[in-house]
Amino acid sequence: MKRLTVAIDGPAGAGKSTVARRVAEELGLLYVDTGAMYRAITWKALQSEIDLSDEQVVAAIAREAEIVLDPPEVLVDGVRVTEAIRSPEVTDHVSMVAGMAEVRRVLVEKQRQMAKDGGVVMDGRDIGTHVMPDADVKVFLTASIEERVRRRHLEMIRRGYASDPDRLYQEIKRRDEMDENRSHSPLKPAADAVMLDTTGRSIDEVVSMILDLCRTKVSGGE
Ligand SMILES: Nc1ncnc2c1ncn2[C@@H]1O[C@H](COP(=O)(O)OP(=O)(O)OP(=O)(O)O)[C@@H](O)[C@H]1O
Ligand SMILES: Nc1ccn([C@@H]2O[C@H](COP(=O)(O)O)[C@@H](O)[C@H]2O)c(=O)n1
Repeated sequence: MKRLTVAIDGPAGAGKSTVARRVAEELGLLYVDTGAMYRAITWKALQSEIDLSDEQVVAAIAREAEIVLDPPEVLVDGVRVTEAIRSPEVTDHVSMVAGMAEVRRVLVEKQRQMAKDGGVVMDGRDIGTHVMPDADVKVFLTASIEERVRRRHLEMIRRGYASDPDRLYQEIKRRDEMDENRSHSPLKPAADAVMLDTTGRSIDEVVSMILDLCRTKVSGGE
């Protein structure tokens, strides 16, 4: 029997990867961070010093790259890039790369391959709408932009980086706009997704709400 599939989408900084990883751990499922895959291709393209606006060249990089997700580690062609893919340089370019149709086609194919036997919690921007349209549980996580900036700012300080909330605000707003307005599988909730505003809710609370949705699904309820 195909095992549970859980799709978690939403805008930047809503808490997707934090809660998706926890839900996967609790349920003993595979966790797939699709944002890390777009970041990995962006990192490799930047390393290769190619013209990042050349879609054919970036697509060739996406086709050839071997991406390994071994949470929390991320490897590209055997190189550990876990922290490097979160750099401001990668963050500034990733949504442009993610807007390229052929890059998306290549990565969506890899993502569907990972999900083919079920037993997966996948987070991203187009999981419930496009990558796993038949997912058993679909959640669209949101939070106000002020809350998302505050969380990211605290995280940067915690990780020992300098952080400017105004710059974070502009970065998150720009990335959301690019993700919402691209022509291929833009960021939007699936029609059958459960909308979950996490503003003012703790991580534990959000994880527990998603686990409830999963358990209800497994026990045959709506
Ligand atoms: N409910 C919550 N309450 C407080 N902080 C949270 C909550 N959920 C997540 N966080 C914190 O917010 C920050 C952003 O979370 P996370 O990286 O999971 O978001 P994301 O949606 O995956 O972002 P991105 O799409 O940009 O990768 C992290 O520091 C995380 O610990
Ligand atoms: N399914 C996805 C996942 C991500 N993206 C793009 O990648 C960027 C980085 O994602 P993070 O979750 O790591 O912040 C994101 O801003 C999107 O541009 C995507 O398009 N589809």
